[in-house]
Amino acid sequence: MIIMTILTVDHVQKSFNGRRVLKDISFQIDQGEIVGIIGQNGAGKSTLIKIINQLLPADQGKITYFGQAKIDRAQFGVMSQRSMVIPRVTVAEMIQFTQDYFSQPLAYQELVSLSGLQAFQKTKVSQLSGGQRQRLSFALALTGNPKLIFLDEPTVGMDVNSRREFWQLVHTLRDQGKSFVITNHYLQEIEDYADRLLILHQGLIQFDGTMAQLRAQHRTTTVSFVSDLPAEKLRQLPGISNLTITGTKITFTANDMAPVYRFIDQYHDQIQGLNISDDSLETLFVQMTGDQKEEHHE
Ligand SMILES: Nc1ncnc2c1ncn2[C@@H]1O[C@H](COP(=O)(O)OP(=O)(O)OP(=O)(O)O)[C@@H](O)[C@H]1O
Repeated sequence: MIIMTILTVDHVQKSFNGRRVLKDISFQIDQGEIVGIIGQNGAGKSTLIKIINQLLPADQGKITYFGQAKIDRAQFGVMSQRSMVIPRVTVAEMIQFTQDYFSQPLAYQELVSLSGLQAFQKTKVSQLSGGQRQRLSFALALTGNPKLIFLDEPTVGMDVNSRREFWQLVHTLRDQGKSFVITNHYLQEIEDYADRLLILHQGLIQFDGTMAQLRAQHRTTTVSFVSDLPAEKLRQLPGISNLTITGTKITFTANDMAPVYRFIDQYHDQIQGLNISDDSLETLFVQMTGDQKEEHHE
């Protein structure tokens, strides 16, 4: 199968009041992938997504959409916290209004079923719960049958089951060839469900690849156990970082496990609940971005 490139971002730069928020951003999004863009507050994620959607001009660089400079808006859907929903209309009316906007919208029944709001078609949008409203926003983002959908914190307000169903749906749509760009502060969801990660930090894409590639680059392991060994003993362990001691719960990161195994062997009778795991995206992200302060005006 030939994979189609949906979007190419080529050396994009953007400053606000002389402050360079995006210094030099390049990447592409292909058909049928879920890409998570992560970055600290203020890293420039929303700015980048606005530039891609031509809601904000770039200072430098260019973006091509299916190889063209012009964007066909029907091919791109956006679901954001600020998605336009009119509180006084019903779910059915909201979906129908949105369908009217597009020349070839998805069918009404399909949109109702995608949102899981079959039982709420006559309910006023203002009376939906936070999670139901999110699901409606998702269906509205899909109304024009876009190829790429931007999801901004899509599962905020959803309960555990709704989250699972939501991600299953995203994966089904991905398997049908749609692509998703997700910004999310719940890094665990990005780790679990995205195919690829872009880490935006200090105006640059610091990493572009899969979770497995990120782990291979860092080769660190998180170790935790319960023990009342004195803190000084733990601090002597070579090659460990991020040591946290909360009561008797000890957690640290190791990039060489050999001394850790020797230590565990030596104190095995004082160590319980040992857990050794690959680092989570959250841990790797904090390592990559945590100790540097946000940049100031240049
Ligand atoms: N219209 C604007 N005028 C001036 N500065 C802006 C404007 N929009 C964004 N900024 C600044 O650009 C930086 C990046 O903002 P942006 O909203 O893109 O970050 P973000 O990564 O989406 O953050 P968050 O995770 O908090 O949503 C911030 O320092 C912000 O204050």
